[in-house]
This record gives sequence, C-alpha cells and structure tokens, in this order.
Amino acid sequence: MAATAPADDRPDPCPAAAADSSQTPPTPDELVARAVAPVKSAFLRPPPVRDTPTNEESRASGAVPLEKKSKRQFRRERKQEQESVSRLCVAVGKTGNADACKYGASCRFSHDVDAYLAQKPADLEGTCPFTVLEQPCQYGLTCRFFGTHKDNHAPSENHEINPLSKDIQKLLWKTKYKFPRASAQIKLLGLKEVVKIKANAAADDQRAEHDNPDVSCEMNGDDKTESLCCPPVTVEHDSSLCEEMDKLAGEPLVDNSVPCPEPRASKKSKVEGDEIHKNEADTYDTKAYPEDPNLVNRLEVPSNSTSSCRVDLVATPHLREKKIIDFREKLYLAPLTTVGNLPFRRLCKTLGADITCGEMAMCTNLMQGQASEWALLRRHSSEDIFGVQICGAFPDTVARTVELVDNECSFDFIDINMGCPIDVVVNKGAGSSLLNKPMRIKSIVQASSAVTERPLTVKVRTAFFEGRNRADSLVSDIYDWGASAITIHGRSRQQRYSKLADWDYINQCAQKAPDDLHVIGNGDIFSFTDWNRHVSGSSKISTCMIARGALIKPWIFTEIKEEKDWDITSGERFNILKDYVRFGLEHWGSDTKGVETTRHFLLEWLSYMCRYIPVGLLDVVPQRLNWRPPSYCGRDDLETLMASESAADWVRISEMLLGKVPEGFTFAPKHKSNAYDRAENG
Ligand SMILES: Cc1cc2nc3c(=O)[nH]c(=O)nc-3n(C[C@H](O)[C@H](O)[C@H](O)COP(=O)(O)O)c2cc1C
Repeated sequence: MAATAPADDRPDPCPAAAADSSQTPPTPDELVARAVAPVKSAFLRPPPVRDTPTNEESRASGAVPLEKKSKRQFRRERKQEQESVSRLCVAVGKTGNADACKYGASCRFSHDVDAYLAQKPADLEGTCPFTVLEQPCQYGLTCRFFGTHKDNHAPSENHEINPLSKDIQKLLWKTKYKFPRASAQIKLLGLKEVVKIKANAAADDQRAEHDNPDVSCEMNGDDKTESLCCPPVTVEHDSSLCEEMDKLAGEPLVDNSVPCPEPRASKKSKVEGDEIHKNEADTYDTKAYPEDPNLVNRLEVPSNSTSSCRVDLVATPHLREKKIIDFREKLYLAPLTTVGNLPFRRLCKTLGADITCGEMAMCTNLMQGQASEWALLRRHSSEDIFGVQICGAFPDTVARTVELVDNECSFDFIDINMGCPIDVVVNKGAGSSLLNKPMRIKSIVQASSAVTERPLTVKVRTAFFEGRNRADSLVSDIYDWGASAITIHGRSRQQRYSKLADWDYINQCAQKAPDDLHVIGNGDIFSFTDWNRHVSGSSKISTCMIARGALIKPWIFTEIKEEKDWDITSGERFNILKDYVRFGLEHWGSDTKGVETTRHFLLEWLSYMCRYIPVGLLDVVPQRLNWRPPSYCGRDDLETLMASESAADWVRISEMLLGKVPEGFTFAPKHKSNAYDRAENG
C-alpha cells in the first residue's frame, strides 16, 4: 500500500514551481493514477529549456555518440595508440625500469619512461585504491594516484576469482577441450551430437537459421552484437545437420515418462551455497589425455576441486544428489548485462544483497575461449552465493558449456537464460525464443543438469508472445527435468517493459510448482512494500529477483532488510558512488585505461540512478518503477544534479569522482534506461 509521506517543512527551493497558480494542480492520487510521480509542489520546476546543441558542443559535454568507426579505423587507431608514448609497456610501468620488459626492442609498447611521465596527466584526487588496501599497486608509474603509493606493502591478495587461464584458452581455441560428461549425457538421452566440437559455434548458427521461430524481431540496441561476432572458426560442415534438425523440430526428443524414484532433498534443506571454492592450479598436459574422463583436460584434479563429479550417468538427471541452495527470502540481485558488473555486484553486497549472479555469457563465446566473455564469469570473494548465467540454443552446446564452467569456475549455481529478448540472441534460437520450444527446453535442462552437481536454475519470461503464456506449463515438469529453481519474469518477450509485471500469473505458476522447486518471482520490485507483498505474501514463492530497482537505488537491499523507505541524502548517495568507483578502479585498474573504463560503467549506471526520486520529495511513498518524474529540483545542488536526465550532467558527476574527461570524450548510454515503457536489455 502506498503511504502518504510526512509533511516537509523546508523552504521552497524552487520558486519557479509556483509560477502557474491559475489551474488547480492535480492531487497526488490523480498523479499516481496517471503514473506520474507525485513530487511535492515545492520541488517542482519548469522543464529545463535545452537548446539543440551543435555537434561540437554536445560532444564536449559527452552527450552524443561518435559515428560508428570501421574496423580498419579501429585497427589504425589502436596501432597509433600502441605506438604512442602514452602507452607505456606494462612491465616498464609496473617497475619504472626501462629494461624490465622481456620482449626488449620487439615490444609493441613504449619503454620511454621520461617521455611517458612528461605527457602523463596530473594525479587524480584521492588515494590509490590498492594503497588503501595496503597492497602494492600493479599499475606502478601508470597509476593515476601514483603519488600516494607506499613501499613495502605485503604481497597483494587477489579477491577476484574465475580467471580464464591461458592454457584452458589454448585448449578451447584448438578445440581440444574434452567434454566426456556432456557427450555421454547427450548420447544417453538419445540426442545426436550432430556437430563436432570444432564446428560447434558455426553449426549453432546454422541450426538456428534452420529452426528459427517465425518471429518479427524489432532491432534495438543490445550488448551482445559485438560479442556474438565470433572470430573465425574452422567449420566442418555437416550436411546431415539441417536434415537432422528438421526431423527434430517439434518432436519430443526424449521420453521422460519414468517417474522420479529418488527425489532430491527438499528445498527446506539448509543453505549450502556459500562456500567459495579457490580456483585450482592449472597443471595439465594438452597432449596426453588420460583415460579417466574426469582428468581429460588436466593431469590432476585437486582434492578440493569443485569439478570432481564423476561420469556416472543416470537415465534421469534428478537421481544425482545435487547441492542445495535455499533461495527462500534471500535478496537476489538479478543478472544485468553491462551494468551488473563485478564492482556493482560488490557494491550491492555491501548494501545487503544475498545472492548475486554474473552477467549473461553466451555459450558459443565461452566455448571459443573469448576472454571478454569469460570476464563475465568473474566472482568477487564477497559474493558468497554466486551464480553464473549462460545462454545457448541447443542441448549439446549448453551441456558442454555447463561442463566447461563446472570444471573451471567457482560458482554456487548455474542459471540458463531462457528469457533474453534481444534479437541477436533470439535469432540464434536462444533466450526467450526457447519458450516456443518446450521440448528443446526439456532436453537442454536434462542434459545440462546431469553434468554438474551444482544446482541448475532457469530464468524465463511468461511467454514469447503476448497473451500466450507458457511458463505455467514448464513449472510442473522442470524440476523433474533437473532444475532446482525457476525465475519467472512476469512479462512476455513481445511486451518487453511496456506494462507492469503480471504477478497474478507468477503466483498461478507458483501454485502449480512441485514443493521442491524454488519459484523466484521477478518484475518491478522497487521497495520493501513490494517485496513484502510478493515474498512474505506467498508461501509458494521462494524469493524475488531485483533488477532495475537495484540499479536505480542499490540501497533497496538495506531498505528491505530494515523495512523502511530510506530518505537517503545526496551525500550518502555520493558516498555509494565513491565506493563503486573504488571497486571499479580495483577491478578495471587505476591507470588511465582503468579510470576511463570505470568512468564508462559509472556513466551507464548513472543513466539508471537518475530515475530515483528522493523519499522526502514525494507526496506518496514508496516510488513506483513505472512513474514518470515531472521536472523537479532536489533539496541541495547535488541532489538536483543527481536527478538530471542529461548525459552531460552524468559526465559532470563522473568528473567529481574521476577527474576531467579526456579530450574528445563522448558518452551515450547503451540501455535506454530513461525510456520508461520501452524495451531495455535483458
Ligand atoms: C540493463 C539490464 C540488463 C539486463 N541483463 C540481463 C541479463 O544479462 N540476464 C538476464 O537474465 N536478465 C537481464 N535483464 C533482465 C532482468 O534481470 C530482469 O529480469 C528484468 O529487468 C525485470 O526485473 P525488474 O522489473 O526488477 O527490472 C536485464 C535488465 C536490464 C534492465
């Protein structure tokens, strides 16, 4: 229930608000009925008049993206940048010693320390994030806080796990990584491994073309375009492939009529997901593959390895004893492409999130050893219940990816994204397009859940098409297929974010779910009141996942835990930004490149954060996600600045935290976060 906010006795900081007193202003309830945020009249102001800026001006303010560059242009610029004295060799930068680089004269980067220092911009305000941690800074001379470095630090402890080792990457590049568990499982389920591993990615595209659902896909900006453009792979074309897929289309692939003889432990069991597994040392020989299928990709599997699950295949995957995660009433930060990066998740952990999940990673890109995709699997040590999210179209691809990630990564559960609406994913037969293929979902879940002992979860939307809900038909079976939990985002793919999430339908689905399946509701949670209504109000919903609510106000986790609408001050919000920046510099680096990467992701996030309307400014609390804000000012200049929807103002905030932007800087947010009823990614 929306409550009326306490009266505010502050003086009117926005005299312009009183300008038009001839008309009776709408009441707060009328505004709410029109989905307009009921901001107290004292804080209203006329919309800012913005002249259309010239290209030159808007670029300077960072508001307009540059034209798209060609690949050649990119390559040329990259080469020029590498040759520039500003790109000091990492080894030289770290030590300050021009002879420290083992590549000597053949190194592509500059070794000229004096020239580098002569052009290096002044240090940024503040202390090096590594010095704060009393650790040596690996960026050495190139750190933008170099003046605050101290000698004699203890060797640094890396709090980030799940790196992609060079050796595993090489195995993947050479398509020599073996997948005994996935292959055996696919066979056991009567599915054909229609492609050789080598041809996997390309074949996926081919198969997708073949059985692509008949959908009209409106193109929108998405993140995956780049990462889905795979580097060239050797394709062994299998002419039987298309025929095969034709035969499979629409047919039940597996007979799953065998009843479950040995149910998994009840979801009432205790949580068991919060142990962080250290990444094992990579000692293996790529030439010799031992007979034991568990040892095929390395010579030794350390005793503490999480990948010790043996190839003991069973006809029904749920016979395998899975580890259990008790999702009940845990605050779950949703997977969020781009913005749900490791520093953001770390921040949410400090503010009360219990469960975190990595950004969606595409199976084919992981299988090809793409470093940028593997970066999405990184985990911080504070993420004590952590999931990785993958997305793929076919049982063999997904099962192999699960085996790969299970062998190489530390995580507590693995989530398969079957709700992603973006065209480039849907066109490949993955994401929400799977909602049109329940039999494919069945074989993906059966094959994948059987290759890992860790819980497998699935994230879906209500349906692909508006009005043709599908999720309810999945919940009754998906547990038997091997999933431990299902997250239901209460919207269809077609609908994107245009209406409120359908919680009645989510509840109907939850009613149909077997007792042991965790049902996680998702959509529009933006306050502790929303949370209580959906989680505490239903015994069948284990928990809710929070996405945009966390982006707009990451302190939502604190609010839920403390059951309050926090009237957070602009200073407190600024401190949260400072924490994010510190985590960002630790993650992306404190040299110029790291600073600018941190700025970029900060700006992406600020494009969401500006949608927060302070509690003390509202006539009715709590704020709802679908409310459009009128033009208003805050209680101080910083609060006003933080409410701005202008990219130039976000850039200004970034400059307060990370110094001046470089010359020629531009920024345009990837996600259209301020389009309240339009599609957003994910
Ligand atoms: C910027 C953005 C990125 C997203 N990225 C993902 C993603 O990588 N994987 C995923 O399953 N969902 C993704 N989603 C969808 C959210 O996880 C969530 O299902 C959706 O936003 C509905 O929840 P909400 O109403 O709380 O925002 C994304 C959403 C947004 C806004």
